[in-house]
Amino acid sequence: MSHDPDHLFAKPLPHVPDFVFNEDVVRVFPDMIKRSVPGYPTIVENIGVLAAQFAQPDSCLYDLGCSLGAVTQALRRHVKADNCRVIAVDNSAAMTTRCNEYLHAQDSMFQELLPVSVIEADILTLAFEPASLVALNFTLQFIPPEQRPALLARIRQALLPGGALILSEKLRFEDEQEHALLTDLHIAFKRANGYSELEIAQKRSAIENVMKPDSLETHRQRLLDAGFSKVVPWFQCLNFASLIALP
Ligand SMILES: Nc1ncnc2c1ncn2[C@@H]1O[C@H](C[S@+](CC[C@H]([NH3+])C(=O)[O-])CC(=O)[O-])[C@@H](O)[C@H]1O
Ligand SMILES: O=C(O)C(=O)Cc1ccccc1
Repeated sequence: MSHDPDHLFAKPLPHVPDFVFNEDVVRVFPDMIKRSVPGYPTIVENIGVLAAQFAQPDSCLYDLGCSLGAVTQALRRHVKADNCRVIAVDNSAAMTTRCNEYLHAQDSMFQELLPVSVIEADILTLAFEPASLVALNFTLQFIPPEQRPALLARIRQALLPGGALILSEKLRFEDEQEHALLTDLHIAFKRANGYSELEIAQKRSAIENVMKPDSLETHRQRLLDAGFSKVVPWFQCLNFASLIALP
């Protein structure tokens, strides 16, 4: 289980292909996400803390777009409710394979962890069981925008009273000046974490066709339209935020 430093975009590429969650990305993913997403470690750990407040006995906790299972591990560290299980889902086989290895390592280090199933599946077609907590930690932004409302409505349908959806996303800003400032500050964050101008530029063109951030206003209205009753932002660092949506 090696995790390497992220140099995926360090050399000039004649053509920058669209970003995909393949084996090359899996190898560097922990380093990449920590150096690219301001607040990521804080968000992941605190999803565990928040989840402990919403988790209901005898229910499922979903980690949708689980990648290597960072959120699943946080859920297993914090949630104490009886008879809960975690369902971690990702449609990248490279991710789920490595995610299982990390979770087995967690199993061997701690006792009485919540049981977890890692499923290789598309969250757009997965049937959800009754859930008290659903985490979409930087996953919705990779779902085609026209599919987002139906996915959120299905999550809302699966949520039990007293449960919650935790939605973390990169944000776009409707005010042009605010958007430009926070984008520049995010680039400064990446530079401070050792990425070169070339790495930053090539990564930007790799993700621009596959990752489509929305504004906070769009998120809020779409969640309300999907049947959520309340949307509460609990974290923002630069242009990355996390929201609690209540059923
Ligand atoms: N339709 C889909 N079905 C299932 N998985 C999908 C789909 N589309 C994309 N994914 C998966 O969603 C994940 C998004 S990364 C999440 C980080 C993680 N949550 C973390 O807290 O470390 C975010 C990022 O890299 O910025 C990838 O693993 C995709 O394969
Ligand atoms: O790198 C970026 O600019 C991002 O917005 C976040 C990101 C992190 C990891 C994979 C894809 C996108």
